[in-house]
Amino acid sequence: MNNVIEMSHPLIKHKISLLRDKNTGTNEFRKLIEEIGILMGYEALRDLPLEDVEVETPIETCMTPMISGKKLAIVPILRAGLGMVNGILALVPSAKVGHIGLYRDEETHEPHEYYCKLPDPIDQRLIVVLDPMLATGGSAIAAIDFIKAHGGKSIKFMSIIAAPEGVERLAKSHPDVQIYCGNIDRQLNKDAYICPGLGDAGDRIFGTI
Ligand SMILES: O=P(O)(O)OC[C@H]1O[C@H](OP(=O)(O)OP(=O)(O)O)[C@H](O)[C@@H]1O
Ligand SMILES: O=c1cc[nH]c(=O)[nH]1
Ligand SMILES: [Mg+2]
Repeated sequence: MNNVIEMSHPLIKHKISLLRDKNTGTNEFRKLIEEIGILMGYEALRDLPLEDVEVETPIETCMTPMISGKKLAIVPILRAGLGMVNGILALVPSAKVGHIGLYRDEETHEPHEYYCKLPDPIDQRLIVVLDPMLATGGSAIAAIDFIKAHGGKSIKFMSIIAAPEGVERLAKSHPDVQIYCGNIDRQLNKDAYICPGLGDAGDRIFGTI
């Protein structure tokens, strides 16, 4: 699967281990999700296009590179994806933010959509879809199906913890989407939770356990 990149930076691995700890409280958990968002965003955005622009320094006028093209669109999958938004905005403050609301049915594990608002126009933007958890892959696939149906063409997906089953399914369903994972864990359990994982990311970010 050459559209999948697993992070290797020790700071990301360290912070993921802190997230996994069941004794990590809501406040610290939320801070860690945001910090990992920054670190992963730095990796995932390393191919942003540049163009030379003229800038006057105190010494002379020069041509110097700046990010080119239409503004980035960040699309968190609600709720848990919201935790990563500020991390990406710290890197690209001018990014537009769309939202896709999905929840997983507890029995079937199928995603159900309840909200969607994307920045317009979407077709010329690089779109970065955020969700800390990629489990069966159903939510990520549904979100990306939806973005493509609305004209999205250039899409990256970022998750902090992924299950091999979800990575494989997402990579096969959307081979054009670059997938960034903080860590690919061992497997899903019978309830479609990631093992060892970190539990329910949304509940831990928002303190709703
Ligand atoms: O890959 P999947 O099997 O689809 O599972 C992953 C989804 O499950 C979680 O959301 P959840 O339904 O718990 O909603 P929440 O973010 O509101 O807690 C998670 O944040 C993903 O969106
Ligand atoms: O392990 C999992 C699987 C889905 N959603 C979560 O928040 N955690
Ligand atoms: Mg949840």
